[in-house]
Amino acid sequence: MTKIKLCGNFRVEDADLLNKVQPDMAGIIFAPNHRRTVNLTTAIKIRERLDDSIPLYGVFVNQNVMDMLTFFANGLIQGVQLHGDESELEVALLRENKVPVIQVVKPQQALLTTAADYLLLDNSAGSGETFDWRIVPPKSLRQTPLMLAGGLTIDNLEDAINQVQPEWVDISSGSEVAGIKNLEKMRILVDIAHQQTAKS
Ligand SMILES: O=C(O)c1ccccc1N[C@@H]1O[C@H](COP(=O)(O)O)[C@@H](O)[C@H]1O
Repeated sequence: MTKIKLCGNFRVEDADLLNKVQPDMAGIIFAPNHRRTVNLTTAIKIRERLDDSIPLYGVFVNQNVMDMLTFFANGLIQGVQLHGDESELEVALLRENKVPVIQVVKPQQALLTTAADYLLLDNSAGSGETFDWRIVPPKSLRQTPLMLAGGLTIDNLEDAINQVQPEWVDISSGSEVAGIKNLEKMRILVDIAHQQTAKS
């Protein structure tokens, strides 16, 4: 089984869809000026409506670590995704405060030494673009659990899992139709990930 994070939830009712399909993690975008950016009020409502069993991660791009710590301490988020050029110092500060961290790196950097809990490989930020999965180093060399992101869809997810053998996949655009979360696609994505044991 490969674990799955469904990201870019920006409507309060997206929490209802997530509860129906039960991904292993959900994400909301706190980075400003993106199509899926949520304000604090919406974020609170999504967390309130989301099943307690589904951890909600906040996606940040070069933002204030103190805000992340406050959101975490208040139970609004259960972890952070650092999607910019955040330093290892910031990762260490978050980890010292027990905040689970997903650090986003370029696809070639899957072997980076980090204090983060997960390394997420992505070439863009929620744009639905894939990259050449052949450049990802083999699982046997990797030390940190890997999350694969970038343009994953119901049509390529199985291939991606077999080729890259990630512990997790993370999907935003591929779970939408016309920019809105789609229950059917979300269900298929979760089913594919959970049925898929990467062939080694
Ligand atoms: O989804 C966004 O709008 C977003 C904005 C800013 C930073 C990251 C964002 N999303 C992350 O991008 C990847 C890939 O998404 P996609 O499936 O290709 O659309 C994923 O990690 C999202 O969490």
